[in-house]
Amino acid sequence: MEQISTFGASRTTVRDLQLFRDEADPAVATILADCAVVRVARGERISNHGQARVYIVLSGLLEIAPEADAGDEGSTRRVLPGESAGEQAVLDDAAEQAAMTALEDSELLVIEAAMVWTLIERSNVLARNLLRLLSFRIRAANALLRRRQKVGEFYRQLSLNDGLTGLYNRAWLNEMLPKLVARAAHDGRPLSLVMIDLDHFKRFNDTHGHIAGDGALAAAAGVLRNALRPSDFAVRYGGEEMMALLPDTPQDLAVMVAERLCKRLRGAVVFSDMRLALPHVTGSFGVACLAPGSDGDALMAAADAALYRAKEQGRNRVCC
Ligand SMILES: Nc1nc2c(ncn2[C@@H]2O[C@H](COP(=O)(O)OP(=O)(O)OP(=O)(O)O)[C@@H](O)[C@H]2O)c(=O)[nH]1
Repeated sequence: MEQISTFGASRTTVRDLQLFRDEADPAVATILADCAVVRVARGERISNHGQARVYIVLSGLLEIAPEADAGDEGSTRRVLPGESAGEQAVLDDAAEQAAMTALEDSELLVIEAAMVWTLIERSNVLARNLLRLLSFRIRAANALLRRRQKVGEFYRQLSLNDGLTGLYNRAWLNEMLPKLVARAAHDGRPLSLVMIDLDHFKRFNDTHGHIAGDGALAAAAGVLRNALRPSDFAVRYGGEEMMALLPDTPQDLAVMVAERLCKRLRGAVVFSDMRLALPHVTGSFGVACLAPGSDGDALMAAADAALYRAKEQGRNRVCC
């Protein structure tokens, strides 16, 4: 980066500079006239040697990339002729963290921090343009942040759902079961759990193939989704193991819900568009209700024991 002239000797006028748009005061041009104009070669990194400065591109193109170790994950910005960089560092007197590189052979007007303040005191137009610019950048940064939060939330949701059935998955269960248990205990409200295991599912897979098996799982998940209240939760927590978590539901009511699920599963059509209809799948259901003072593991163990009894007693039924 070498000084080639001053702004007074360059062909660019004050009105060509975005920061000075609408500036009519000739005194501002006089102040700027002594500021250095430097040349930077394509690919050259612009070093400010720890000094806060405003750079205005007179010709060429700059790229500003946030430094990796600055904790700033903002996106890369390009600075075109007439546009500026480095204002914020001058205003808050902080060393510029962003890395500036010339994408083309460029000429830059350099305004040292002290001179920027002199100009701000002289020119209301500059002060207004600076405020506008910073407000625009804050809005853009906020919009970027909101977009990132949305994307983050999207992926979080994705990581808590099972891809095949769309039900919540085991990660969701691990996170939410303790919370549901704590809330039930705190409110003194019942919390019931229905554990569901499809019957002879290995045989179903072996006979009709894995893809038909996947269809049966999706059909069973559909039964759960359609039969439960919006306040209930349906989870696929293992291969062909699902569960329904029923807040505010005592055991006798949970048994009725499980009976309804068992009946609907029996009647669910796995593949409606196949000429040779596949046999319906059935499931075994174990129901348990949170005992006073116990935890999620104990609730799961009780429902699992009830499910085992349902299998023992011939499957396609509900036990508690
Ligand atoms: N198609 C399909 N099958 C799965 C999936 N996850 C687990 N399975 C199958 O589910 C079957 C479970 O078999 P088992 O645990 O032996 O139980 P079962 O045959 O249902 O017998 P019971 O539970 O005693 O009635 C296995 O064959 C697994 O391969 C899946 O995502 N898709």
